[in-house]
Amino acid sequence: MRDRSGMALRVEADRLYLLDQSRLPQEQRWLAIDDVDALVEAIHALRTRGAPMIAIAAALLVAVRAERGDDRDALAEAVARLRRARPTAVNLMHAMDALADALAAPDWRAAVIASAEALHDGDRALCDALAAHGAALIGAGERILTHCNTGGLATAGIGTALGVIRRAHEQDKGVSVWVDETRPLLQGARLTAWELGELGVPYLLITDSMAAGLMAAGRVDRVIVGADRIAANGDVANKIGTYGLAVLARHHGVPFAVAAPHTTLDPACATGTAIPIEQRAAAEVRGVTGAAGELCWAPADAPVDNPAFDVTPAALVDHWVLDTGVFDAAAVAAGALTHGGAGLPAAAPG
Ligand SMILES: CSC[C@H]1O[C@H](OP(=O)(O)O)[C@H](O)[C@@H]1O
Repeated sequence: MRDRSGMALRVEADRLYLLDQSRLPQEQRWLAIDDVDALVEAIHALRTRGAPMIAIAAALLVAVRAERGDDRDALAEAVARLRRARPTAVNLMHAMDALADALAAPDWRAAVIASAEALHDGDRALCDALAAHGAALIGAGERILTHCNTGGLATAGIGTALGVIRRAHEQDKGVSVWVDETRPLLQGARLTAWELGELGVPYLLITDSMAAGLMAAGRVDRVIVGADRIAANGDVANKIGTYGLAVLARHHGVPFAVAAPHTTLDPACATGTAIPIEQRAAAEVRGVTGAAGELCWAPADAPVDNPAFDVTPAALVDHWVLDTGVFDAAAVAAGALTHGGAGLPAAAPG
């Protein structure tokens, strides 16, 4: 298997390495991931995260195990376990289904490796394509608000929503970014702020609660977010807090876009009500584990509700920015995100 590298993932001499995103930005620690247990733990703990990234990491681990001689039954078990590692981002299920198909081939070992490599290489291309489509939407000097992290840490390429912003910046459109900190795990404050700083994109870090006042003051020109799963009717599951942004954006007349590769589309989900929402540990809400140790500020036994995602109805989305083009509400209502629709290539899984 060819060596490969990216911002948060490497394969060297048939060994998978992942950048531990739970330690960023204070510490850049690479983890050698040699088996399914290690990757499932890394996905659960969001050491590796982002809808495309967890799919690609899972696929490349199975390919590494195939390269190391695991038999077909062991690989099939690995695919099944990894498919269940997180319930909301559909990219993971699509990737594992593709590898399960490869395992059914006569030359299954080579087919698994080729399928995983194609997923990794393909995601880079999907990011570039959707960034080009999305950047065309962006006007000069726009102040763009984004949520969570959707850049090179969350994908194999330049990212989804953050890829659009990066491309607009590279086109000298003079954009600036409001970065939602994104409670409870602070993917925005820790990861998006770090990525934009590295790229030299002007940004201001804000608390999630500040978005409303900024839109009321007319200081937000557009909202662009990522997605973990997009239903056939255009409903979008994304990081918790996204739905609130969509309501605010619609109330204040701010265009709201979702950026995602077509591998995030799930035509098997008719609407967002069918999308499983991951529930996460109470401790994440009660306090933040910082580099200096536990900083818990809530009562240790405070009852908590901690859904990792919410669903934004299609009625609140103005643009779906995909690698296959930009689609508005009329196109989505006409079936653009379903099998055979303009947004979903015929060969795409799901
Ligand atoms: C391009 S990443 C899409 C999506 O994944 C993130 O979730 P998590 O950090 O829990 O993996 C977030 O919802 C992003 O918008």
